[in-house]
Amino acid sequence: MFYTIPQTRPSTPLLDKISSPADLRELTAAQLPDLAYQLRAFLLYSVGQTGGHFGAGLGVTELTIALHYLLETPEDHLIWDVGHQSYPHKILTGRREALLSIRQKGGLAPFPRISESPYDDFGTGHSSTSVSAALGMALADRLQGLSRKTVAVIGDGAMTAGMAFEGLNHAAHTGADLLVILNDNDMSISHNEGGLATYLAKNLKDKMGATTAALFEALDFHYSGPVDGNNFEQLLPALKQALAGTGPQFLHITTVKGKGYAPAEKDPIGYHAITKIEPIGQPKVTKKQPTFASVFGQWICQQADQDLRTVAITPAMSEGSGLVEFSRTYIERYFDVAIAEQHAITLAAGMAYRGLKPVVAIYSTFLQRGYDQLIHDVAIQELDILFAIDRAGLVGEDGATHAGCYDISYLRCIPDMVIMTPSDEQELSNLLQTGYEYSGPAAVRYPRGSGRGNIANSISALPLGKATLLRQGNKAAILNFGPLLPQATIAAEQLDLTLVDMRFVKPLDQEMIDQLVSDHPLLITLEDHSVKGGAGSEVSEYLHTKNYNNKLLTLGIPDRWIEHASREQQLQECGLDSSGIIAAVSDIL
Ligand SMILES: Cc1ncc(C[n+]2csc(CCOP(=O)(O)OP(=O)(O)O)c2C)c(N)n1
Ligand SMILES: CC(=O)[C@@H](O)[C@H](O)COP(=O)(O)O
Ligand SMILES: [Mg+2]
Repeated sequence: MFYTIPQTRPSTPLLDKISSPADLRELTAAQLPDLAYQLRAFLLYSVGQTGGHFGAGLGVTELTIALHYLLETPEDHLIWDVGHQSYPHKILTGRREALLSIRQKGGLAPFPRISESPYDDFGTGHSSTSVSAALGMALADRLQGLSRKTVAVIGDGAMTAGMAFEGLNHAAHTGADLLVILNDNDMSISHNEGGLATYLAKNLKDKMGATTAALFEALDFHYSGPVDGNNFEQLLPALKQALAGTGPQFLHITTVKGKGYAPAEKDPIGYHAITKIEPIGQPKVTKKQPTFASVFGQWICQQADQDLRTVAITPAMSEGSGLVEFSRTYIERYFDVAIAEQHAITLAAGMAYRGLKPVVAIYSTFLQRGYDQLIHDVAIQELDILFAIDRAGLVGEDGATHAGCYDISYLRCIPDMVIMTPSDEQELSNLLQTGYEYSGPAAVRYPRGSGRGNIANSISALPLGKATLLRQGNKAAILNFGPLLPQATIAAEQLDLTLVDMRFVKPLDQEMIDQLVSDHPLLITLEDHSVKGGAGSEVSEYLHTKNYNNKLLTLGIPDRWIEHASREQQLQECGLDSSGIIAAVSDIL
């Protein structure tokens, strides 16, 4: 057991000999516990240096070793659901040294990635895709006459999503050779919610493996388990047997999230992911600024205080969305629906229909999962729901899978949808209030992290579709949509430009644009969103409809994948820092 995160590289002689799973297969089974110890030591050291996902990898250390020991990877297929637990897998598959670069610009990807290694069979990041992807691979192999093993490792949290059950349901029908391993650590990021989690936990407590088997056997899987997945003596024979079976196999293992590092075992929520450990002797970082998420958290608590109809819904992202305080204070009005974005949205629709005022707190990237529900169950039915869309725009180290770059594009085509882009924390509170008071579907999108730090003293709804002129300048006007206002301000001051905080993508402040076009030959739209179909496109369409001939420069995230890096580096790469904006505008001026 470790009690501290080593800040100097630990000695790992056995691990150092493993350059690929082929080396691992040279070891005797008796050497594997030693290897697991060294792997954990290195993992602790490495994540301490870089920050990143923490508890999940520690929990699957034995499983990762056992899988590569018994499978013939990379010929056999191994798919890690979500992929946040794949650090030990990266270490054992030739990326030990590179792990010290994970999540950094130019370094290893935060999750498995097909282009990074032949051992990464499927790119992940979003959850609950592993069973479907694995089944697809198993069926493709069968049709091509190939005999390869296919294994999907899925957590109990990821198993709560409908998509996982869609895959299980279909697998039974095909009879494909597929092994699904349920890594049951009784945790999602938060405590795992819902009937399935309770069922698994209860059956384990009562040692009723047979009851759990019934659930998966009903889906025509051959069930084995539960076995202790942190114990090689139980894990290796169970895994060997499951791999030898034909047709859909299901192995249920139990593990401890954060296994081997005492503080993480005790606080798996706090240790889901960590920031990098500052070297001893570094000055302590001064008081942290409130994040946009925490401002949302405060706003919704205030709202719930005043309005008994307020309910909050989160698909398993309570901590990240700033809902912890709400969940404790308004227990009855708080709904963590587990990883179930589609359900979260239609649940909100049902609640709104029956007179509640649901606020769905959801990351932009995960809202992609609930798009049909948004159109069919909310918008067409004209239901009154507020979407608090966090992690909108570039999110930094989690990279392209988690970037929230598309929500404006996919929301603005929905009739009557209000879309708001606060430029700072104060505006966030005011626009949340605006969306809450609007009768119909409304979305407020805001980024990861903190903004300018100006918190609202009092909160009031803003007039719908009204922008605000911040600076009168010459020749060109920046139409700012969202949190890049500080960068826009620097550019506007340096180049003497007009600056408008647009606040609303929809309804767009057409009157403001009508005024600007007369004395600004160049308009510049600025957004932390893809340039394809974003706020710039909304403005462009309006200019076109009115036959305005002004030049339009649309600044936003370019039409390519933006890799993991810090958010600042990503903004710079996209030309969305102040010097990038100044250069782009100067070019045209
Ligand atoms: C579609 C989707 N929704 C939400 C998330 C955020 N998320 C990442 S890991 C995680 C918890 C997963 O729990 P589990 O599968 O049990 O893995 P564990 O961390 O317990 O090992 C969540 C909610 C996600 N990655 N994808
Ligand atoms: C793997 C995953 O989807 C989450 O753990 C995600 O990395 C959380 O992101 P935030 O740190 O922005 O909450
Ligand atoms: Mg879990």
